[in-house]
Amino acid sequence: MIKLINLHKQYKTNKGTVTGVDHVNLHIAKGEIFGIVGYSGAGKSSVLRCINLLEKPTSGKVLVNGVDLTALGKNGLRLARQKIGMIFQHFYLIGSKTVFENVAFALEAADTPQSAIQSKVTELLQLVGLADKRDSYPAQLSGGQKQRVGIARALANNPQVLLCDEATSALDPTTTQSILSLLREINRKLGLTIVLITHEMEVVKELCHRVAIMQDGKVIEAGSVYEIFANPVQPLTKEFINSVLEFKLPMKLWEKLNPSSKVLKILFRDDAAEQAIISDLLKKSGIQANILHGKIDYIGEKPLGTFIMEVTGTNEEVDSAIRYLIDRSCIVEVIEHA
Ligand SMILES: Nc1ncnc2c1ncn2[C@@H]1O[C@H](COP(=O)(O)OP(=O)(O)OP(=O)(O)O)[C@@H](O)[C@H]1O
Repeated sequence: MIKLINLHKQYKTNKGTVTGVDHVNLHIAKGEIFGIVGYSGAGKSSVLRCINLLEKPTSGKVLVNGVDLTALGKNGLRLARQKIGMIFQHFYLIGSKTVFENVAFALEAADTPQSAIQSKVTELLQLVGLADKRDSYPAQLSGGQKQRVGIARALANNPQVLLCDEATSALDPTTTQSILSLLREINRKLGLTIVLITHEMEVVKELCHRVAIMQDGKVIEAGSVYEIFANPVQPLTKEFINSVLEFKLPMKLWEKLNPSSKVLKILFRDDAAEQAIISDLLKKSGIQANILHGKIDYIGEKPLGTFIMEVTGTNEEVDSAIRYLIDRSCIVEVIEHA
């Protein structure tokens, strides 16, 4: 659905040239929810804004549904943009217009006949759960409700792609969950391709199918959300994953550990997360184990288990226990005693 080919964006400033996007290549499939993660200044907004050509790439191509947007003239681009909806962190609603009028505005801008506007806006407000707020003004709405108006407006012209620019960053955790559920529902119901940028890995874990991690304008790692969570490679990716999954053992617990023991952090992937691997290991290996922490996260409905275990035994026994776990697709890390 979306292909970014060697996308490069430089900004000219009075202090010189700044690179926003550095030769990025990404393919985003139809119907996919794709996340782009990175710290401030990594280039996420620049990439997102190049997808609908709000920013004109310095070089490279942007293909949406087979059409190279960089090759379109003004009118072609205007029509192509109607098929790419966008929502924003700060909503950008028109304060002097009602909820109904804000959504209708997008249809009027696309020359939709008045007769069709009534029913389309009603349908959209129902979809986003705001049928009872049609005559309210933005100032009378909560942040979550404002974002729902933003979503209805973005969907007005039946887009194939929805771009989300930090769409939940200004919302509290409960409202964030409700907006993420709405985006998930829209993706499923309408088959919409969604690209979202965020600095919150939790949002990616909750919603996305695939993710790209950006640093200094480059995509440094990309893949399925499950693979990235289960096996991050780049240090920055690990940092983002840890912000969601890491559990730090309390100091008090470290003090109680046997100094000659080893502490293992074990990641159980896929089916292994639901099997009795640890009890089998204890039966077979001769080590003694003390479970310090354990939990199973569900990422896109697939389980990812994390256990932290103190193990005591001879070096050979511990090594063979680690091999046993690795043979069963677990990822094992020996944590240094604190
Ligand atoms: N209009 C602009 N003029 C000059 N430099 C810009 C402009 N827009 C972005 N940049 C620069 O490009 C780089 C990438 O910025 P961008 O906003 O794309 O990053 P980001 O990851 O979205 O950050 P944030 O989360 O803070 O929005 C930064 O160094 C930024 O200063």
